[in-house]
Amino acid sequence: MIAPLLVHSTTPLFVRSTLLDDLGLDDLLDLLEAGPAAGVEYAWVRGDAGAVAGGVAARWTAGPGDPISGASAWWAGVRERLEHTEDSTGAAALAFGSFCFDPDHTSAVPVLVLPEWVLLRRHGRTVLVEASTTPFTAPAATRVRRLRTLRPPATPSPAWQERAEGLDADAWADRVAQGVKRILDGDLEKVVLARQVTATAEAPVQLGRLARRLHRDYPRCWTFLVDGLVGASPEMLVRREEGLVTSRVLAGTIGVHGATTPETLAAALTSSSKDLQEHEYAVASVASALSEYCTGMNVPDAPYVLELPNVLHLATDVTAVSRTGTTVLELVEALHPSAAVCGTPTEVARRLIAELEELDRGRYSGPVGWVDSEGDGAWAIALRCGELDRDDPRSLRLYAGCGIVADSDPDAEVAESEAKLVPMRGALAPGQP
Ligand SMILES: C=C(O[C@H]1C=CC=C(C(=O)O)[C@@H]1O)C(=O)O
Repeated sequence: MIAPLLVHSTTPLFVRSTLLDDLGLDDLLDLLEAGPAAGVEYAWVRGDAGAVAGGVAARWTAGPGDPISGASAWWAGVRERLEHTEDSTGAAALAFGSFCFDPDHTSAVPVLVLPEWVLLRRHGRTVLVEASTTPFTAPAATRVRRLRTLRPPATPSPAWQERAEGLDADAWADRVAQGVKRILDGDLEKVVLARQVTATAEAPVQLGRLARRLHRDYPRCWTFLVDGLVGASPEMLVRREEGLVTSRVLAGTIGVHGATTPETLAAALTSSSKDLQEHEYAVASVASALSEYCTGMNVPDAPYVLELPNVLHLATDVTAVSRTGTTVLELVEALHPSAAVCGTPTEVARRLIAELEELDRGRYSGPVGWVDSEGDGAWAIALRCGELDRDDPRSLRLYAGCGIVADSDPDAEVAESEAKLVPMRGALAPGQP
């Protein structure tokens, strides 16, 4: 058989970056809320920094489940084609993406896109970064004026209903019990099992509004919107910033409920051997994957407690220095799937997930984030999220998963998965923001 010839485009991609003095975070959030219906299809926001973007200057053409390595190679080719205009501020070009959890068990298509425009807010400054296959003819101000005309949806968020997809909560609890049995049998040490529910609204889901609400309610999480995938993740798979690498590993959870104080919940979490064990597996998987690509790694001895409005997590922030030339996409490829979303050992857990979950996770629990032309970027794990049904814009698939170890109790895991669904259910609330 003759190997297919890979033809990489060598035509230039023009990049222009412009400093905008009069656009602040609220303007970006207004655009975020305008959402895909207004052409704002990509976003990444946390606290008072972030980016919103739209249009397509270049797109990785991927098939269902294509691996991250393909995206990495495509981006390397794109980087060579970038030509910054002379009047540019020098800001790097940015691509947004999201990858599948398990390339072998999905019909979902991963994404990596260099948008036509990105509004980037960082360190109190806003920059417009534009990319185009043809030289710019109109001034940046023309685009800014057009963006300023975009408005959030005028109609209230529609009412919606939920149904379990595949396994209902009881059937899923039974799968958790089967997972525990396999662990006790000695097949593996940890497996993360997820369940899915489908939210169907009376009118198309307003993804931008969901994203804005998620950012309002979960400002410490990374709110993302990439090609119909929207969520607010508390877990940073990997960030690379001028060679410094950080990863926030989460595993071990307690739901916030009733009148129990955060202090009491935190004490229960930090003394739970089941949660500590679950956490250790996740940290070990990240540390071992990073060690090949980094030096000077720092892994704290004990986790801290990350407090969110719906749950408390055991958290460990790993830091390291990336070897010269390693891009964030290569780190993402090395780290995914960590034991926070798959299990230990990875391959055994991945097979068990496919067997027990009866679910196509799609891009849920895969990496989601951005990479720039310097190879820097930030990629969260797509958790606490929903994916729009491409055939029905009124339907959103919501997911929640739980780490299972030998001591896990199926009913407690169902309760934990319910707590993890709270952010998306809250964001879907009908009515005005
Ligand atoms: C798989 C999910 O969460 C992971 C991340 C943090 C804590 C987890 C846990 O305690 O089970 C999970 O490993 C999810 O939210 O769907």
